[in-house]
Amino acid sequence: MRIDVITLFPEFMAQSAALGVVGRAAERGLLDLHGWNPRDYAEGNYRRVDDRPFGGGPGMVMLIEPLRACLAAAKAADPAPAPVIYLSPQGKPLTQAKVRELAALPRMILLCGRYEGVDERFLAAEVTEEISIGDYVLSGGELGAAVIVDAVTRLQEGALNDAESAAQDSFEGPQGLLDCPHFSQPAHHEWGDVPDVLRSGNHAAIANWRRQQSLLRTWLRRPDLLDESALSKADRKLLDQAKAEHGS
Ligand SMILES: Nc1nonc1C(=O)NC1CCNCC1
Repeated sequence: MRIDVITLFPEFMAQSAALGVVGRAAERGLLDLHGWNPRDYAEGNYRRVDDRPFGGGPGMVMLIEPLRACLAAAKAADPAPAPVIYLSPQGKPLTQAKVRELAALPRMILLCGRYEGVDERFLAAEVTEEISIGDYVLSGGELGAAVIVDAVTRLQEGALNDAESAAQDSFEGPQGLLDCPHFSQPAHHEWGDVPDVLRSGNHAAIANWRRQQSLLRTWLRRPDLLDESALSKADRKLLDQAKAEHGS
């Protein structure tokens, strides 16, 4: 998958994508990441990319023309069609379902704003959709872009080995449940013992326990993610049993 990132700090994107799963995926050719700096397309001695907002008020606004020329160059770099995604608190919240949708694309272009934001006329003319990584304000869209790059890349075929499988991650699967608890060595510790079922070697019982824990954890922590009416009969039985044991 090719991802082009329009940002005043291309080095940030390169560094954030050089490590771990994403770095390995890039080495394997599963991710083709390119940074584009609007300042390289700004004219005049000062190569301005921002200016004061009309109407007054604090901060600066990113100018149309440097972004327009920068985006045109990014688009021209590859014939594959690509949505232009603007990272912004005004965007739709990023979900795993959206990540899966983006991960299936051949290419996307991520636009990272700085300052107070981007001239609305550029957004209206060039942006396909806006995505938010959460209801808080960052100093730039680059962290949001890095989140999307990471979440999308790990879903590329071959990016994860079996031990890192995305299949059991939180939000995976039709119900989008939270992940179950995980344990490793030692089996016995002053802070508690590993649940016996996980050491039983009974894979069916282990899978059952993990599913039940995911259902219970989702019900307790993120009931907004759980549509109990859509649960299978088996899942409903597991959840009811877990609620009873939990004293609810
Ligand atoms: N939350 C966010 N999800 O994506 N981007 C977000 C963000 O806070 N962007 C900043 C907003 C203020 N101007 C600089 C960029």
